[in-house]
This record gives sequence, C-alpha cells and structure tokens, in this order.
Amino acid sequence: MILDQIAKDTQIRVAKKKEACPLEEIREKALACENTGEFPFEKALAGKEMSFICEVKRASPSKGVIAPVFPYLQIAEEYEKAGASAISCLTEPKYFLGQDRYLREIASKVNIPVLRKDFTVDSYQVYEAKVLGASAVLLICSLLEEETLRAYVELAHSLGLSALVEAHDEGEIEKALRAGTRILGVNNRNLKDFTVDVENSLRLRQQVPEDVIFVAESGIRTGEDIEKLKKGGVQAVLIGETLMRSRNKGKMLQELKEGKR
Ligand SMILES: O=P(O)(O)OC[C@@H](O)[C@@H](O)c1c[nH]c2ccccc12
Repeated sequence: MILDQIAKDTQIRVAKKKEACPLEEIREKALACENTGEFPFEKALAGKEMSFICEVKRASPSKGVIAPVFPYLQIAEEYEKAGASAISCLTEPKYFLGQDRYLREIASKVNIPVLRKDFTVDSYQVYEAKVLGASAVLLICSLLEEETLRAYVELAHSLGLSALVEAHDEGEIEKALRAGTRILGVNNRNLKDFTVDVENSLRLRQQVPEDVIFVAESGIRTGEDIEKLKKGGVQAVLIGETLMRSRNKGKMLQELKEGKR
C-alpha cells in the first residue's frame, strides 16, 4: 500500500536528518522559537461560515506532476491576497516533490498561518515544523498508534502548534477525538486506493462534536461542493489540485467562495 511505503521512506528521511541535526538539537531550536500560545492556525479557521485552507502542491502520487511550473512563493501570496484563511505546504520530497524550504520561505513571507503537510512518523518532524515556521502539523491517524497520536498532539500544542488530525472513517475519528484533537480533517481521498468521495466528510460530520473544527479535505472542485459542505456543518475546506491547476488561482478561489464555479 502506498501510504505504508511513504511512511517507510519518511522514516529513512528522518533518520538522515537526525545525522545532520540530532533530535536534542532540533528540540532546543524549536523551544527557542516564539510561542505566544495563541494557536494562529486554529484561530484562523474558527468563527467563519467557511474557511479555506489552500494548498501549495507540486505533485502527488495519484496525479503525478500537477504544477510543472511552480512559483511557490507567488502562489502562496496569491492565496493570501484572495482571502485564504491558511496555507497548506507539502514538504514530502519523493512523492509530492515538496521541500522544507518551500515551507520556510512561505511562512516567512505571508501573514496567514501555514500548515506543514507531511507524513509525521517521528516527533522530530513536529519540532522541525516549528523551526521551519509552521503554525500547524498534519497527523495522519492511520500512521500512528493511539498513544503516539496523543503524544504528538500534546507535543504540538506545547510548542504552540495546532494539529490537524486526519481521519478517514468512524474508527479513526474516535481515535482522533480520544487523542484530544481540536481540529479534525476528513480526507475524501482514500489513501489506500485513491478514490475520492466528497460525501465521505458529510457522512462523518455528525460524529464530531461542535467544538472541534471540522475540515473537509481533497477532491473539492466546485462552489456546489462547498455549498453542500457548508450546509452539512463543515467549517473548513482544504483545496489543492483545483487551485494548483488553475491559471488564475486568486480568481478561482474567489469564484469558489462565491459559489460561481
Ligand atoms: O488536491 P486535493 O484533491 O484538493 O487535496 C488536497 C489535500 O487534501 C491533499 O493533498 C491531502 C489530504 N491529505 C493528505 C495527506 C498527505 C498528503 C496530501 C494530502
């Protein structure tokens, strides 16, 4: 299964990073970073009718190269200008062609919070996200034992980072809630076979209490999708491909917001 393979490769990537900068060192760096205790990512998503998390993504295992030309900083600024609540930046290098420096540069350029989109399998990556300037980390339920998930959620919170915990079915939602997540994402894409079904997040919405921010992820293409999700009580959407394939990303985001697409 692709997810297992990505997780294995990620472990190797992290092991290499530890050789260059050991865990103790990255931890110290992370603790030295500013921590206002304000959770800007969570704040940016809360209290709106619908929040938009816009993704900077060059490629994916299911779609191959999505953006052959990839002016990531410009894209991030365009998202910000068009009213994105937050940015999601892929840092996984092998399957998504992401880079840590994309995140570092974007986070220092824009004034909206940035989510580090990676396959977290080691606490090292949570510290690293902080050092790179992220405001949030992605934690994928199916990659982590419940105790580990809880520990990473707590670690993230202790550093002033939010955790977007990604679940795909009822069991994973229960696990995420038990782990103390404040932001729960339901991925409409099944990472086991890449099928996409927007109804997945609508179906699972009822299982999540009101005080947990609910994010619908993947496969969102039209204003109609967004209307449907809004009506279903979804507070935020995470959109990648639809924006990345669009020539005028700002305009596309505007139109999605206005339901014109
Ligand atoms: O490009 P899309 O279909 O709009 O999807 C964006 C985002 O949800 C997707 O990239 C994603 C959701 N969960 C992930 C986990 C890892 C990597 C990527 C993802």
